[in-house]
Amino acid sequence: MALAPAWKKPRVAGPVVWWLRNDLRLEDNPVARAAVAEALTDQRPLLPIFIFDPRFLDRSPYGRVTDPDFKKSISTRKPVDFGSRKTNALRARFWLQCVRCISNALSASGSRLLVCHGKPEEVLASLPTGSLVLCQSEPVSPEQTDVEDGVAAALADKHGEIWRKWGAMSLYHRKDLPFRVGEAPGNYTELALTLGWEDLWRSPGRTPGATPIRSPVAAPQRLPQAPDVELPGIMPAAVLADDREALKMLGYSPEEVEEAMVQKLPAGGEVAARDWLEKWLREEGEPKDLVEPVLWDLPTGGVTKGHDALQWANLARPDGWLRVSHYMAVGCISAREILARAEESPNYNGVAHRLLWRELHRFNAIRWGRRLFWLQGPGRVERPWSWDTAAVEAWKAGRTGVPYVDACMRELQQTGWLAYKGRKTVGFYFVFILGLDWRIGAFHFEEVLLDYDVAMNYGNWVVVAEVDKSNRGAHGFKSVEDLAAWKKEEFEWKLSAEKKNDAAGEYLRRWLPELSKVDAAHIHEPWKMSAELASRCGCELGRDYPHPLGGPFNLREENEDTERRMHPNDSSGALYTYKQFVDFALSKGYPASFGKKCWEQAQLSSSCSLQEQVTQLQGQLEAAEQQLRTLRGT
Ligand SMILES: Cc1cc2nc3c(=O)[nH]c(=O)nc-3n(C[C@H](O)[C@H](O)[C@H](O)COP(=O)(O)OP(=O)(O)OC[C@H]3O[C@@H](n4cnc5c(N)ncnc54)[C@H](O)[C@@H]3O)c2cc1C
Repeated sequence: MALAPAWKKPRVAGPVVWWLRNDLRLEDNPVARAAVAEALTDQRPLLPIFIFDPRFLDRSPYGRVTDPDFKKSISTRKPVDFGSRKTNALRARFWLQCVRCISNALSASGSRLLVCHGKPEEVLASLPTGSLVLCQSEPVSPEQTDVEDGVAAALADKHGEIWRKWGAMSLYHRKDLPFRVGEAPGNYTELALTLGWEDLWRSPGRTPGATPIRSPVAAPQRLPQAPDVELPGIMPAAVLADDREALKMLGYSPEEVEEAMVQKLPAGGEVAARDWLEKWLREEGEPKDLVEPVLWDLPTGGVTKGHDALQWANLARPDGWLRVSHYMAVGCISAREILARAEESPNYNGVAHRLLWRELHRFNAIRWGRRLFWLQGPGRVERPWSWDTAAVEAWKAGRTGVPYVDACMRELQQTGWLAYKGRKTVGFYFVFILGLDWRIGAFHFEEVLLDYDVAMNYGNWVVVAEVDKSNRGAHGFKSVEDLAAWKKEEFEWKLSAEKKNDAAGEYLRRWLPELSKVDAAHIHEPWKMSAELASRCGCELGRDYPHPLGGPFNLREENEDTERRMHPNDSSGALYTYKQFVDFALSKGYPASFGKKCWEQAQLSSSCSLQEQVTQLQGQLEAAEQQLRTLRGT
């Protein structure tokens, strides 16, 4: 261990404390390195601490949503009952596993992790006088920065200090950015261009002056010994080693614990995260033949040779792609390590593309602050909303009567995971077809998602709910019913895309046993079954499976993919499919029904010009015949 010169006295007396949060790793952890360096330089002991904060586990009214005095709110903001837990027992179990892994890694490096249960500002207030706490700041989450403020105040009372570090939760370091961190471009393409990506929709090329992405930093090799410190809420080693006991101590009921214990969980920890990434890089080394991409609600990236160059097809895959989000959420692996490792991979473009979406959501969350959690969203969109608790419960339980939605919600409930397209579709249904307050949907996701991350979850929800920007489509509605009628066709379009994707209904059968005997022709639309057929396959609506809430829905079957028409707003003469008409309307912020109207108009205008052509041809024919008669002299 390098010793500081004898004449250099430590500035303060207490230990250096590395307060671990969602950075549960040693590799590429600038906070860990800074804490170790500080301790070594000033010859102070280093104490690594992790704290389970009850406010982030239970149904507490704490934080952004209630803001009880509405000090930071707009006047029309509506309070909402926090019916969900902030973290369900399954995710708490995953956190426990990851905490145990970093604890073992610290022990192997000569240190020791102290794990506590309590409010950080109370736990850390009991540190010795003059302690220096280093932590990764979480600027995307106002409730986490509130906690940091609380800790700073508690430490100041005892001549202590907190150093909030940027860390490596983001791809970019704030000091390298060409803009102030709260003023980042709010649009993906603009952000990518500003950071020097030439055209991230299509290629991973970067301009010579592109904003640098720092290389991952190595783990500190040897850590100073941890001092013995008595703090409130210490979790005894024996409790921490046992999931059941630890969950109980964290406040989960015996039922919640037992439910979480039988659910499958990916292996936690830094090593598992890195192994997973390496396996993925090996297996995805060669681009495979991908399924035909479904671009119905995704930005178009251009489809080449049967598969999408940007791997959008994977976004539409029911099993996800990298499947690393849960590791990133707890910080078992950093985004920049993933990017650096993928550099040689044929999928580099896809990885960079997605990680930049993550970056965009992080910047947005910082820019929006508490506005991200308003019912009206950062776009301050005023709309009618519903708080129908029966509909909320049906949605959560996967009992809406819409098979695709129900399958997704049950997968989410049972595994803590759902593919991107599933998250988007169930969110769309929740917000537009059921008209429900989007925050209740987001709270539920917050409770059950294994990869829950405040910026990614709320950021995606405000986009799905169309409250992220003031100029999004859903304005001027007097009732949720009007809104649902307006959006119904768009929803039917999404369900139709799913039907095409999974014609046999395999995904639905996997999660909805009550539909297992329904034939492929009806599994996506059981409401179309005759009473006799429904009874034969043991799936009577209203008895075995619910009638569709907000439905029935009419899924498209026609040959929209092959028939092409000229778009009334395009004078180039190019021909487009029905789907392209709808996609175009949606991309311009219009509803799908506008695309349909244009499609019908296009048919009218082409039939009209056909009529004109026929008349013209008849005239020409008559003129030619007249000429012929003249020539023959008759
Ligand atoms: C309503 C809704 C809520 C969501 N909540 C979360 C959440 O709490 N935590 C979370 O990590 N992701 C969230 N996402 C984004 C996305 O669904 C997941 O990141 C993705 O499904 C994770 O699977 P993967 O690792 O296989 O993703 P891949 O497709 O392999 O992408 C790789 C990584 O890129 C990032 N990424 C990809 N798509 C997005 C996106 N749309 N927004 C932000 N980052 C993205 C993620 O970090 C992801 O792990 C949400 C999406 C929606 C529509």
